[in-house]
Amino acid sequence: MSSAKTIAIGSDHAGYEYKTAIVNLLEELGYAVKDVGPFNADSVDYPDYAHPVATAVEEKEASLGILICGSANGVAITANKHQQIRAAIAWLPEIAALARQHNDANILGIPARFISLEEAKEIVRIYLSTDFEGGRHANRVNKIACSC
Ligand SMILES: O=C(CO)[C@H](O)[C@H](O)[C@H](O)COP(=O)(O)O
Repeated sequence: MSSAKTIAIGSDHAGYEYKTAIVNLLEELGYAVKDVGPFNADSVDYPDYAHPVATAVEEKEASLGILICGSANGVAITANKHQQIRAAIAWLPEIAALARQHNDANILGIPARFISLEEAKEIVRIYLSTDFEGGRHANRVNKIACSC
């Protein structure tokens, strides 16, 4: 299976219901999906799912990742520990578009407790259909990585 159209996805219990719906949306849109879990709504720890999604993107098993928790803060903080990951939280379609256009964000964080499922699905559609603009933004993105 090509990784070019594979999306890695994970959540915690707060994002589980949205993850299930977004997996269905991704499949309807023709993407292959690497779902790292969880697979029920029991309480879990978001790093246990955010790290595998970040690793799948870093190792190019997936071209992009989606992580969902209550606020998206926990999954984004975790994913951004990975050197090659730029995880951005989006609560509006415009923020999702900018995350791709300006930041080349390779993981989208969705705050399930603060937006509706329909809003989340629209954010996913926009995120996946928007390209990085490069140019001046490439210079800035290249300066994000540090050895500090
Ligand atoms: O990571 C988070 C906060 O930074 C997420 O919002 C979690 O989903 C949240 O912390 C889960 O909280 P809960 O009270 O254990 O449901």
